Amino acid sequence: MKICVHGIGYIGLATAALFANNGHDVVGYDPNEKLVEELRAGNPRTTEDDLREYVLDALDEDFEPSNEVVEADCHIICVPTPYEEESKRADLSYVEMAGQTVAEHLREGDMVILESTVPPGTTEEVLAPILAAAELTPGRDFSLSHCPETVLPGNIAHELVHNDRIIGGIDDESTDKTIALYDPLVEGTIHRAPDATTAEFVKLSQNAYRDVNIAFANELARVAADYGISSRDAIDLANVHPRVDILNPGPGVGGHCLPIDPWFLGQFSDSLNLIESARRVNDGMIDFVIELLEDELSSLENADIAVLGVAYKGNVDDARHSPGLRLVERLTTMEPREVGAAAADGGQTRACGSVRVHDPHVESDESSDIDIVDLETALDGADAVVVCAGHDAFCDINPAEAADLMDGRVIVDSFSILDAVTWREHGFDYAAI
Ligand SMILES: NC(=O)C1=CN([C@@H]2O[C@H](COP(=O)(O)OP(=O)(O)OC[C@H]3O[C@@H](n4cnc5c(N)ncnc54)[C@H](O)[C@@H]3O)[C@@H](O)[C@H]2O)C=CC1
Ligand SMILES: CC(=O)N[C@@H]1[C@@H](OP(=O)(O)OP(=O)(O)OC[C@H]2O[C@@H](n3ccc(=O)[nH]c3=O)[C@H](O)[C@@H]2O)O[C@H](C(=O)O)[C@@H](O)[C@@H]1O
Repeated sequence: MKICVHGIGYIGLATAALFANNGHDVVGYDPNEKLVEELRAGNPRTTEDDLREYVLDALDEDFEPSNEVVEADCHIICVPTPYEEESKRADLSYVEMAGQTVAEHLREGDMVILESTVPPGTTEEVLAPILAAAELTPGRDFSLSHCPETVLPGNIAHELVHNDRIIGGIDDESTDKTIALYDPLVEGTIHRAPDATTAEFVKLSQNAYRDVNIAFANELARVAADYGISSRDAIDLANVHPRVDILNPGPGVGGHCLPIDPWFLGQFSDSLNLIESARRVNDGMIDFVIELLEDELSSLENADIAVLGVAYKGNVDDARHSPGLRLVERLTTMEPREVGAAAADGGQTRACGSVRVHDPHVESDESSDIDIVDLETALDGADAVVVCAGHDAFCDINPAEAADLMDGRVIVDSFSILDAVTWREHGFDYAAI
């Protein structure tokens, strides 16, 4: 089948490769000329080795990256769906633009599949009317379905094939055709949703579920600190119960999915309550990190802080909406507290001296003000270190070498990944979440 994938970023690239590696003739359309050029030169933008191999195999088959859209039997839309920070609403402009492009190339009998994560109702109420501009009737003249993507970044090549999938079309025939397309490609089970809106709702519910469960662990971490006990020890022991499985606390939830998708559920509903509170709990964990720092340093004023890790989670290079970036922003923009408030809590102010950032996976880029430096530069003269991403590489940092470089001896390990005993043996005040 001739397939045109619209948007060959992280998800679209893997999806295009999935179809090309299974005998389909695939054009990957993306308006980003540099991205297409790099792919054509055999240089996929990924740090995941198995995804790289998978894409290179596809390029040897029938996968053609392109800046031009083509007519195809099937159009799969994998464009971004960011959210507007202020309103917490989905920015559907990319989906709308992709819909307009598809409409210009749509023929009777074609299939259209939306993979992007969207608020419930988007396929039927936003995309279908745009496609109808082709003077074809959705359902009768072409099929239209939502097939949400659930791969875990870092493990995409495996999960792309092995995860179960939920597919919901705007009518039964659309669902049938979409299931028939994916079924031979995936090892996971394909589940039929009653309609496209349910499929959209299910995808968002899965991410909101994880966000709420992480918030529960994070709240426990703060409560445990009030009792002077380790939340990790308590959670490990709680999890011995056969029906308890608490997740890991940390500095908050990052990435461009978990902090965003719960809000999409509330786009056309006023009933978010627990889900909204969970968002606040998770975002508030950076305040807890700062409290831990303040407890260890007598004052943050003029303190030089090294932040290790601005990726949104361990061993990935993606820094979008990361706790590390939130921490850097807070530390660099905090104003000294009002004189009265400072006096009330012992005279401390919260302005800090300097913040230096190191992340072995993330590169400095022009779009952010953050300069990523090497480890030695970050630690040199620092009063305190905060580990804010669970990268394996941080476990190899030698505490003796860190102590030689630093002025102070404070470390806040927000993922509890370091060996506390060894760091304490080297004179560090070690605090963890
Ligand atoms: N990255 C992830 O882990 C997951 C992402 N998703 C969802 O998949 C969708 C895509 O996400 P990513 O691949 O991560 O985004 P991305 O930003 O990596 O890639 C999106 C691509 O779409 C291209 N694009 C923008 N406008 C376009 C248009 N009008 N036509 C064609 N291409 C266009 C961009 O140039 C970019 O290359 C989003 O809705 C996201 O929420 C779902 C599951 C996992
Ligand atoms: C329900 C679910 O597991 N969704 C996945 C999620 O991918 P993502 O990489 O965002 O998830 P993640 O590994 O839970 O990480 C998200 C954030 O949560 C934090 N995190 C995670 C687990 C935990 O116990 N504690 C914790 O603090 C991570 O450090 C990170 O900041 O969102 C993806 C998406 O929708 O883009 C989705 O495809 C993935 O399957």
